Amino acid sequence: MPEFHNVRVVLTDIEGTTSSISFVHDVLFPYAAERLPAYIRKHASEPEVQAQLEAVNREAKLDNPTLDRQIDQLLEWIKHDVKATPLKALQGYIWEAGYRGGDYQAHVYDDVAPKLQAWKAQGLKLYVYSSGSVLAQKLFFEFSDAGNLLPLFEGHFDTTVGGKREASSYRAISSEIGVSPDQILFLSDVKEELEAARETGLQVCLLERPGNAPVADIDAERVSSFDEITLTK
Ligand SMILES: CSCCC(=O)C(=O)COP(=O)(O)O
Ligand SMILES: [Mg+2]
Repeated sequence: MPEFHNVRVVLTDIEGTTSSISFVHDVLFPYAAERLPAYIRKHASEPEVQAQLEAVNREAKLDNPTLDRQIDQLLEWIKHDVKATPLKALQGYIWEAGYRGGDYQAHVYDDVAPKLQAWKAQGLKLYVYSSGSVLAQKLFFEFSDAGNLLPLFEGHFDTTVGGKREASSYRAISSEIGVSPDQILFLSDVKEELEAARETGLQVCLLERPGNAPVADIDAERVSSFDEITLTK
């Protein structure tokens, strides 16, 4: 059972860490893909949506963009699970109706809520860092199948701070939170994310949940449940 010392902040990933990859891929992504064309056509002139469509043009280098071309690009990104920031923002807007209308609740593994509550009661600060937009993260934890977990978190980071495989993102997060990197424990299912975090000096732990891609060679602690993680002074 891995022990981590002098941790003041737990920074957690979502998909493959607190929650199953299948919920995201089999429920959320199809929901967004089905509704995205009509959503974009209806809301394209609204400033937040317009800003995201301009970001799509930049990121995909679309020279003469049309709504059809932008929609095709977004659907292509969903199909290939590209963590493009404008797609993630638009998905958040679309998922909101699904959560609020009761179409689904976000999956959270059984060990997650009790452990997060215990860590918070111990005085730890809890943050999320996910490729999902901050809005999508907040909806995810507010409408989870373990109840409203949103009040547990002090804050949220998405890819507007930088990509999850870049060491500079973890430096930015550490400085924004205001604790030194070695006092942050980052939990994720992705080797490259953990390596980037460790390069910055964070403590890291790999989650091996059912359905996650196996990680063969990583020099890091690995657990299959938050219950296996011990934090000591
Ligand atoms: C929290 S929104 C749904 C998840 C999502 O869109 C995503 O890309 C998750 O990526 P993660 O960084 O949490 O593995
Ligand atoms: Mg993940």
